[in-house]
Amino acid sequence: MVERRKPIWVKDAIENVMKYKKHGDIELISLDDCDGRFLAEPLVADHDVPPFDRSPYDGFALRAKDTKNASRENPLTFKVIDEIGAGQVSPFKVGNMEAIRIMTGAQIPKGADCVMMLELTKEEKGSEGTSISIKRSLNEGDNISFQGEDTKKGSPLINRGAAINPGIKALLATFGYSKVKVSSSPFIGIIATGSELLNPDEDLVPGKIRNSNGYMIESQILRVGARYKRYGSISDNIDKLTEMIKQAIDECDVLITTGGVSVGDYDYLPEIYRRLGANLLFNKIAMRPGSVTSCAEKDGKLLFGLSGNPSACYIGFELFVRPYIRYWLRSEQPFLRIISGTLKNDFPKPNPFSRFVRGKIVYENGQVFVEPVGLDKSGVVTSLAWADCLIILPGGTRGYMKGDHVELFLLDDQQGSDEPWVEAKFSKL
Ligand SMILES: Nc1nc2c(c(=O)[nH]1)N[C@H]1C(S)=C(S)[C@@H](COP(=O)(O)OP(=O)(O)OC[C@H]3O[C@@H](n4cnc5c(N)ncnc54)[C@H](O)[C@@H]3O)O[C@H]1N2
Ligand code: MOO
Ligand SMILES: [Mg+2]
Repeated sequence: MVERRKPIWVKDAIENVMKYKKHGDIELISLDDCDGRFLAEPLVADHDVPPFDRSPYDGFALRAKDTKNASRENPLTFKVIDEIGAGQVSPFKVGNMEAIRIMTGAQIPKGADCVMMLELTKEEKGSEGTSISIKRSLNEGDNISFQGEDTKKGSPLINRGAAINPGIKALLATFGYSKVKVSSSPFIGIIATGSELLNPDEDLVPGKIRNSNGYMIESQILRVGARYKRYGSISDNIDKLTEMIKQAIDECDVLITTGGVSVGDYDYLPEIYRRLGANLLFNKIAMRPGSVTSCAEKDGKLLFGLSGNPSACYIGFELFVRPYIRYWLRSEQPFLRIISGTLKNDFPKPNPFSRFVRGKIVYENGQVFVEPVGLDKSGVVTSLAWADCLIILPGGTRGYMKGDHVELFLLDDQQGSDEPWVEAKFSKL
């Protein structure tokens, strides 16, 4: 008699996984090596930016009140008392009808309260030094970049757990982080199971296919910011597989297997979880594809049993493994980010359970549309290469039509969401 499994909601499966969430250690690394790593603590401005009032133009720093009567008919002359470039600070104070020649980025000298651009001045060099004439007035504060206008000391800038991108790296440099505290990434073992699996460098022979899931999962792991160890593909031999899994649990923080989780004669993962004395969190989820996605816990470590079907495997990773990893990396938004869009095509097949359809986002007239890509079967691999989102079609009795508003999980996203997706429960489990 084939075992009957009790499905659970996607939301509950995510919750069950996240019961075992933990933060990784903190590492101090060089700013040079921090790209793509994750901030272990929030980034707060520890000084004003800019740190002093400065000139945004090449020009002359002077006092606005001295320019009040300047006009085309009444040009006014100012004595130039000093010249400074960025990085220099003038020792002089700008006084009545005086100016200091100043370049972009230089600190505004004492006494001055505005800057006249070079193009609006006429310079004259005489025996008593240099002077400029101007034909228009300025107000106090004109053409000054004020201290703290970019950000003030104490302002929170970036959340803990954010993926370090070029902009964040610029901030780290701005605030003097030559060393950066980042979260250490979890080390994830990957075992592809199946006697039909060949390596990519092997020729096809009847009945066999190449192992694509192993490589796909490696790439998904790197995309979310973790590290992996490849244990290769193992044929469906329960003893060998059990040994390999034991070794991987010892060596890694998390284990991902692909294949062998359904009810077939050679689907050994359920029996292996029993042999290991692992605590089964779930082995059936009310979703398609990926309904047989399983997860077990052994000594606080999670063993994700992703489906062998490529699309089911991919989706199982994004929905359940991703948030676990992102939390480990201290993200405050570990879940998949969701946006709304409009369906471009009919999807008439009704589903009792939530369906996640591989989709591609199209922007038209400033609106987000989405179209399903490729064949919507869980064994399909090609559509994964074309998808940049998963179209969420909640379970129910009806299909979906062109023009329907739908939600989408973004796949190539670094921002994430602080809440997991929660399905509307149209049907009973
Ligand atoms: N009687 C039933 N049969 C099946 C059920 C069910 O409920 N009752 N569930 C189906 C669903 S849904 C899925 S999904 C699959 C899950 O299969 P397994 O996780 O047990 O995976 P396998 O049997 O090992 O392989 C399934 C399929 O995927 C191919 N595969 C496996 N590994 C890889 C890999 N590394 N790279 C590429 N492709 C891989 C494998 O060749 C099979 O075609 O079970 C259904 N059956
Ligand atoms: O888990 Mo299967 O992928 O539902 O098709
Ligand atoms: Mg199977």
